[in-house]
Amino acid sequence: MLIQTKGLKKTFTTRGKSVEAVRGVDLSVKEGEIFGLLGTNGAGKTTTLRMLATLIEPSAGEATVCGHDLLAAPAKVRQSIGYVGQAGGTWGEVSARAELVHQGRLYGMRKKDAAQRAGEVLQAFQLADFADRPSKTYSGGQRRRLDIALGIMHEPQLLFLDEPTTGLDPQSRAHMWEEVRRLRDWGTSVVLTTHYLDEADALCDRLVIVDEGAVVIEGTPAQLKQEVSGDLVLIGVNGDAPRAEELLRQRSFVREIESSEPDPAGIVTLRLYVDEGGSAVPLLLRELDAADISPISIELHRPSLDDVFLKQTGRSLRDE
Ligand SMILES: Nc1ncnc2c1ncn2[C@@H]1O[C@H](COP(=O)(O)OP(=O)(O)OP(=O)(O)O)[C@@H](O)[C@H]1O
Repeated sequence: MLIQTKGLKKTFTTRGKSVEAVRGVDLSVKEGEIFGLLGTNGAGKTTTLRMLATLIEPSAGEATVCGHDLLAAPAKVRQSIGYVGQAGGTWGEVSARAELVHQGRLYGMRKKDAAQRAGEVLQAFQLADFADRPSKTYSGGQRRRLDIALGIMHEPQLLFLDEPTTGLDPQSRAHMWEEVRRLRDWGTSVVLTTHYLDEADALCDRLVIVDEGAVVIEGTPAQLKQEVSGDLVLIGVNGDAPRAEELLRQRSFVREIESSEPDPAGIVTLRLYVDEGGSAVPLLLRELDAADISPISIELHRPSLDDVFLKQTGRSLRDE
């Protein structure tokens, strides 16, 4: 395991008031994966990330990061990781190349090596064309790519990204997802936070949903969605609805079946909750065909991560 935490906690005390930002988080992150912490604002994602990146000390609990004990050997952890905070850093007079070389030097690289690595990183993140312009002239997406380039200058084994695409337009977000996938392909593991459902779904190999300082569920996006209720199949039938319902109810892979009132054209929609829609649809069609029932329509719906979030926390992430 690249990261293993047990009972990680953080309580902030300001002016006599204390906030339990993280209430005991257990995480296991594997080497080579993109791992996500999904949650609303204030859920404790950033605090968790900052603890794992040695930026703040946990109030309780233990963790190993890249094979090093977080509390006993924070300097070793720091050498193995990169950390990119939330957007909003300074956009200065300094060029991307100069920032990268400076970063490399901070990590103990020799001037020549830092310059060479900066050149490679600028190419990789498509920053080379304007590498010598002051970074204040960059677009939001370009600045964010530079932030990540800075985070990987010293070739860390693991990169922490706090909300990598917040504030970016859809095209820059898609672009950023590509960059993050490429990091994984190069062998850098990535742990990121997000409050975007689509980002967690599209980008993460595995994720946890964090709510009120605790992990509520963990798994691959597909597993989490499976957890909700399996898939939903909608079948429109005309006239034969009671018979179709009776017939399909008996199939073992149908967890639940409900039927709508007939619409003005007399079509009844049967809602079937099944374990796995892809394999259920052909079986359902065969079953109906054998009983001489011809459906008018058939649709397959997959639950979204928002359905998972709703089930686990009682709130919708879309409402936030
Ligand atoms: N330095 C601090 N002092 C006091 N309270 C803090 C501090 N940092 C965070 N908190 C509180 O801890 C809780 C969790 O914050 P955290 O930033 O970890 O959440 P988050 O899930 O990352 O949300 P966001 O996406 O808004 O950063 C919040 O209630 C926040 O106000």
